Amino acid sequence: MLNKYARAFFTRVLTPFASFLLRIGVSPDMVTLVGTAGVVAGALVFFPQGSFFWGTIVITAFVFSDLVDGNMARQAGSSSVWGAFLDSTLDRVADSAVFAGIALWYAGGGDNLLLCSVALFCLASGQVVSYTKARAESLGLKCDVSGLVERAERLVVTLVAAGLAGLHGFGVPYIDWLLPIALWLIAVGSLITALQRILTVRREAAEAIAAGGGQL
Ligand SMILES: CCCCCCCC/C=C\CCCCCCCC(=O)OC[C@H](COP(=O)(O)O[C@@H]1[C@H](O)[C@H](OP(=O)(O)O)[C@@H](O)[C@H](O)[C@H]1O)OC(=O)CCCCCCC/C=C\CCCCCCCC
Ligand SMILES: Nc1ccn([C@@H]2O[C@H](COP(=O)(O)O)[C@@H](O)[C@H]2O)c(=O)n1
Ligand SMILES: [Mg+2]
Ligand SMILES: [Mg+2]
Repeated sequence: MLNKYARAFFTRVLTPFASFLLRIGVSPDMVTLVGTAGVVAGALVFFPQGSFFWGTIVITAFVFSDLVDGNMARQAGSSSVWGAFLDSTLDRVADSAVFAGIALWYAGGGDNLLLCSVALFCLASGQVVSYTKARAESLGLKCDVSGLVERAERLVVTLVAAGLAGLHGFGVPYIDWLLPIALWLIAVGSLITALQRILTVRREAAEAIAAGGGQL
């Protein structure tokens, strides 16, 4: 949903910044790499210590690079299969780091094995959700369904909840509950999304066979 409706808005807002980076000689690949490194560092340095406010600030500062790199490539007319591969592959790295950082907190100082397991489930199910589409596309199918919880929803819900939960460390009472609630929502939503995508691909594969294709 966010991918469909918010992308156009962020493209307009980020286009001047993307043009500026191109003018000073920065390449889309550099933005992809630095953005991912920033998200990974923010998630794996701050979250395992329970520093959710500062971790979210650092991650948010870098995560928008994922919208800037493609914008730059399109403006420069340099969109490429390599760029698409690099972008998607490093998205998986960044997503893993966010949920691994949360899982490490609950495995250590947060001392809650159930929430550690839910965070690990979010990590794994998010990867499966993305894989279903990538594998379907590699087989010539479209996986033509948005799904309940795509990457943008996973990131926005998790980061808003983590950032607000981090305010508990500044004395705001009860707000730390937002993170467990968000993790449960993402876990259930990702499971539903994976099922939506699998059923869609099953239907598309059956249609391809009925049309005389769909064999390997
Ligand atoms: C006092 C409070 C402290 C709070 C501190 C700060 C809070 C900050 C909160 C949130 C910031 C969240 C920002 C999240 C931005 C996410 C942007 C992003 O990277 O989106 C990526 C997404 C997809 O990009 P791609 O096409 O490159 O990726 C594809 C995708 O990954 C596919 O995976 P799948 O979806 O299938 O799982 C892959 O299949 C494919 O390979 C891959 O290429 O881009 C978009 O979707 C574009 C839309 C982005 C919309 C961002 C909306 C941000 C909205 C609000 C943020 C502000 C909230 C403020 C909260 C304040 C709280 C107090
Ligand atoms: N280093 C890069 C990154 C991206 N691309 C191209 O942009 C598309 C992704 O666009 P986003 O708005 O989602 O970032 C991607 O499929 C590539 O075509 C690129 O060329 N180089
Ligand atoms: Mg991108
Ligand atoms: Mg991306």
